[in-house]
Amino acid sequence: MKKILVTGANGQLGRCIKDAAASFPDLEFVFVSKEELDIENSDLLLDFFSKNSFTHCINTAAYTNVENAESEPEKAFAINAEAVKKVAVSCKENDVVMLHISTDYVFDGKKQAPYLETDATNPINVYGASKLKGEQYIQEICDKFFIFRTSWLYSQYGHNFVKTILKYAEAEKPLTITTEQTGTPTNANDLAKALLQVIAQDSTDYGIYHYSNGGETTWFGFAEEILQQTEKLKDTKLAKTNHYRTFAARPAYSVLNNKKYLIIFKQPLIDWRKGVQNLFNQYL
Ligand SMILES: NC(=O)C1=CN([C@@H]2O[C@H](COP(=O)(O)OP(=O)(O)OC[C@H]3O[C@@H](n4cnc5c(N)ncnc54)[C@H](OP(=O)(O)O)[C@@H]3O)[C@@H](O)[C@H]2O)C=CC1
Ligand SMILES: Cc1cn([C@H]2C[C@H](O)[C@@H](COP(=O)(O)OP(=O)(O)O[C@H]3O[C@@H](C)C(=O)[C@@H](O)[C@H]3O)O2)c(=O)[nH]c1=O
Repeated sequence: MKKILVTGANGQLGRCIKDAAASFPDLEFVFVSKEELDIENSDLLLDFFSKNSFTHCINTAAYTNVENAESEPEKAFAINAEAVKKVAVSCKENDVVMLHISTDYVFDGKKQAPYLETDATNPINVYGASKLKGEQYIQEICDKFFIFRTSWLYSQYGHNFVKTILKYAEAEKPLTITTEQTGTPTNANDLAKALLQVIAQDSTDYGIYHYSNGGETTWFGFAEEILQQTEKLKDTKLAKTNHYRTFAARPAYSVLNNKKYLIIFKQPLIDWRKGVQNLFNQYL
């Protein structure tokens, strides 16, 4: 029986994994929130791992506020790099397979074709740099790891772009959304199922993988699709901008090439528009 520890379980992806777990009755799960297991605390981590015999750990715990990371880099690095190192050490010492989530923001966005796992990284904001450092620690420490880089996650849970757009639209605020970045919105429920599928398949094809929904769009295109999904918000004023001011720089192009994932795991990928439609049909 595989026994899986899921950290950061009250976050967006953690909660999607909890929902997806119902479709994997052969897998046993232990879900821990930040309050139950703070991954910055190595004593707690080592104690927790030694008292349980996990086969896998999915680390969804992270610092994900891209804007605030610019003014509190210590906190971003403490969670996304140093704490990830502690989880990696616990996995290594207990022979646990580590599954970790990283981001399209490890790239600088200067490429004009979908990024491969082998492309050079060069983060342009603090969040991306902290996530890259976390990736590097895992590769140094663990032999048995999967790092899934994904992009533009949204779901029925937590803070995400879909929630932001709906909140503004419901408050009848006009929306001005940028066309400066191109990427791929990814339904976190799809990522959750993909991660559990990798475990269920008993895969030992360890390494870095790119995983997103299919296709590409801008944040403006994403907002348009979100509003099209709700009849009552169809009159929301939505305008384009090519200069939306933010604290953090974001990669102009961060589409991920998913071919490696498709070849190795042979699981279907759905188009990003279908991912948005599924969210509204199934959860909202
Ligand atoms: N959201 C996105 O668009 C994308 C996310 N990713 C990556 O996917 C993963 C999941 O993201 P997502 O679920 O959206 O993020 P969330 O911010 O929704 O969830 C992260 C969770 O981790 C918790 N956490 C923070 N610090 C600690 C800690 N020290 N110990 C334990 N738990 C902690 C947070 O708690 P609290 O909120 O109380 O601090 C939160 O519940 C992350 O690794 C993220 O970098 C990658 C690409 C896109
Ligand atoms: C709220 C708002 C944002 N924007 C812009 C700002 C930014 O360029 C873009 C997206 O803004 P957000 O802050 O919602 O998204 P952001 O926090 O950049 O999302 C990122 O989160 C991290 C965790 C990741 O790993 C990435 O893959 C990505 O999903 O939209 C507008 O143009 N208009 C608006 O009204």
